[in-house]
Order: sequence, then C-alpha cells, then structure tokens
Amino acid sequence: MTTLLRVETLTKRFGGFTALSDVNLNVAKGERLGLIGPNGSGKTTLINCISGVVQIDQGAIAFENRDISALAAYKRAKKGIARTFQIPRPFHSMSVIENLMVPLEYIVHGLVDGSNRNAVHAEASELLHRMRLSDRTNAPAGQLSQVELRKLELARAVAARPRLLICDEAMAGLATKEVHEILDILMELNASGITIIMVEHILQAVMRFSQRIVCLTAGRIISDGAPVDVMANPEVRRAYLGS
Ligand SMILES: Nc1ncnc2c1ncn2[C@@H]1O[C@H](COP(=O)(O)OP(=O)(O)OP(=O)(O)O)[C@@H](O)[C@H]1O
Repeated sequence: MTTLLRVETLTKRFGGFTALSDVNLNVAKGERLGLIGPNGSGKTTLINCISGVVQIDQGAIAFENRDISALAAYKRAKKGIARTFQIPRPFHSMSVIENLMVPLEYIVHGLVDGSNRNAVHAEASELLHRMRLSDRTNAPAGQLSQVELRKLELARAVAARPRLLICDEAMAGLATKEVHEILDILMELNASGITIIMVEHILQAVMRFSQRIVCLTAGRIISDGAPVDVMANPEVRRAYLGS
C-alpha cells in the first residue's frame, strides 16, 4: 500500500475556537475514503486544510511524500490535489464547455494567447462525455439543473488532472437516481486511478462508495475503519446518528 496523503497531528483554530484537534489521517493511493461527521464537526475545515484554502496551526500535511503544509492552494492543485465546493459557482453566462475551457487553457496548458484551442476544446468535450454532460455542451451554465451543476463542478475539478480528488457534498439535495449517477461517475474516476475523499451526509451513498470511513466529531477523529465497523461503533452512532 502506497500512502498518497498523510495528515499528521493537525490542529486548526479559528481565533479561540479549535475546529480540528490532533487529526491523524493516511490515505492510500487509489483509495475511496468517506469522511463523515455531524454538522460543524470539521469536515470542510479538514479538506480546506488539505487543499490549502486555509493554513494549519500545528501538524503537517504530506502529499506523495512531500510536505505541502505551507504551499498555496494553487500550488497544491498543480501538484495533483483537486476539490469540489459544496456550492458550485460556474460562470453563469458562459456555456458549459467554455466553463471548462477556461481552466484547461490557463491552468492546465498555461496558454494565454488562445493557441491550440482545438485541442483544449477536444479535451473539454471528452471531460463532458465522462461526466455524462455532453448533451448540455453549449447550454449556458446558468440554465443547468442541480445535478448538471454538480457534474460541471466535478468536470472542472477533474480538468486539473488530479491524483487526489476531494468532493465536498457533491450529492446534497439530489434525488436518489441522481445520487447514483454521481456515484457511478466517481467510481469510474476512481477506476481510472484517481484517489477520492468524499465528504457526504447521505449515508447510503457513503456506504456504497467508501472502502474506508473516517468519522469526525467536534474536530477529532472518533472512528476510522471499514464502513460496517465505523457504522456499528457506538460513539459514531451516538454522535452522528443520534442513537
Ligand atoms: N472561517 C471560519 N471562521 C470561524 N469559524 C469557522 C470557520 N470555518 C469553520 N468554522 C467553524 O469550525 C467548525 C467546523 O466547521 P466545518 O464547516 O468544518 O464543519 P463541517 O463538518 O464541514 O459541517 P457541515 O457538515 O455543516 O458542512 C464549525 O463550528 C464552524 O463554525
């Protein structure tokens, strides 16, 4: 087992409030990890720390055996860490494919002069196909449904060709059929070699997706293991399921 991501004794404070306390987490290359916990337990803060949206106060984060604790978010993205946001914010007046071509041109290919637009267009089309969004290629992003927005958000993250993809509630508010559609896409991305951390409240989805589940409560990991074992843990049931 090769470790892709290592989080060591991570502590994050907001003023006098400790949002994460002494968190240790290893994620293996190729793994599908579910991150659960009650509202306010620190899930988003943890992925913000990993992706570099916020800086940590103590501890260390290593990706592919390199310390990335002090790196800016865009540098972590370049190293292969991508994440989706709970609330997708595409450019509404631009078409779906244009929303993908912008990051592909400027971030991935480093083009600023519009050269090689055909190759970028082809890559964006291929991404939309993988996200089952081809039929909305030329639609303005502002006209997308919830599930289509989630797919575009995933496509945007995958455009950066990540080795680690962190999904923050990619299925919130979706119908059951749509949840399964997103899960199928995530499974395919994982099968193509992308390690995935999924933050999710929909337990059925987390159970179907995850090879391993980590449960956070009040900024601490209270359980880490096989999904059935974590769900059977009395502390998890009390904290997360209220039983
Ligand atoms: N920028 C911030 N400033 C101050 N407090 C913050 C900040 N970000 C998060 N917090 C606090 O840290 C705690 C953890 O929040 P976080 O959003 O990480 O929880 P979560 O588990 O993702 O919750 P949810 O499931 O509701 O999204 C909460 O008490 C929250 O209010």
